[in-house]
Amino acid sequence: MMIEVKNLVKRYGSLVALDHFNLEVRDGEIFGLLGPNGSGKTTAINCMLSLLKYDKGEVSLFQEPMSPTNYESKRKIGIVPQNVAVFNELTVYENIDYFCGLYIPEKNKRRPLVEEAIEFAGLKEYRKFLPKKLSGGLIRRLNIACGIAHKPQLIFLDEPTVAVDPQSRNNILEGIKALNAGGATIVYTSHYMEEVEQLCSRIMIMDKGREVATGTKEELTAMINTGEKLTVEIYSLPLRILEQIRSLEDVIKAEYSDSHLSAECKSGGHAIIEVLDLLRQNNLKFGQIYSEPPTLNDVFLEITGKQLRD
Ligand SMILES: Nc1ncnc2c1ncn2[C@@H]1O[C@H](COP(=O)(O)OP(=O)(O)OP(=O)(O)O)[C@@H](O)[C@H]1O
Repeated sequence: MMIEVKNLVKRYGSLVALDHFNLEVRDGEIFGLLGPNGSGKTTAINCMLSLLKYDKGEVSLFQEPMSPTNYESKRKIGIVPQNVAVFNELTVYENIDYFCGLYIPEKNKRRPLVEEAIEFAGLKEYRKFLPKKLSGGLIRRLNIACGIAHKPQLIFLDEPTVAVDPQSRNNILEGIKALNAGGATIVYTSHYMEEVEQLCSRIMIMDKGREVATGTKEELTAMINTGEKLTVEIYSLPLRILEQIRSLEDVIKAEYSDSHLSAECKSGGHAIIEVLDLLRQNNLKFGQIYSEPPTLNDVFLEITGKQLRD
């Protein structure tokens, strides 16, 4: 196991930011921590890295207890913090060289690594730029390059795509996949459900400093009653038929508006066939049919009663 966290408790005064938090991350995975703002993601990462003192619990990284003085483990870790941490008076090259130098003192060993990080983050044309000349997306990419230049085996990325343009976002997500393909284990926090779904092999949904559920996307969506969402384009739907649809065994909820019937279906049922059969039996003509699988937001909503998004 790359990371093992047991019963972590972290309080800020009377606020319990981590409430007996447990986590296991396996070697080689891209693990996503997904939760709304304030759910404890950053606190969890900072405790795992011994950057924050915690009140209770155990953290082991690389199968060894983690502590503020475990420099051997620290050398194998890369951190991309949520708040951009670069020096305004240093150029792109100098910034990456500085952070890489915290792990690799020999300048000649560093040079090819810094070059590789610049290439990797798509910052070649900007190597001599000061951060203030870079767009928000490019600064984020610089922040990442600073965190990964020393080729860490375990990389923590805390919301690396907040407020970046779509091009940089894609660059960042593709870059993370490439780091993982190169052998690094990744812990990725985000409150963007789609990103986590797209990127992560396993996901923990967090709320209020606790684990809500953990698994692959498929395992998580299979934990809830909500199945797919069905939408049928239909120009007229008598209320009587809508009521019959609502009372179908595999339909949880159904609404009709703007010439569209939307139905939430139970997972594992046959709602689509039942709904379409009913429409046909009543000679109701319909157009396009869409079916969307449940999302991680549906998982969060069903378990906590709240939307993942604020
Ligand atoms: N230094 C601090 N002092 C007091 N309370 C804090 C401190 N840092 C975080 N908190 C509180 O702890 C809780 C968890 O915060 P944390 O930043 O870990 O959440 P998060 O999931 O990372 O959210 P975000 O995405 O907004 O950073 C929140 O209620 C937050 O207000």
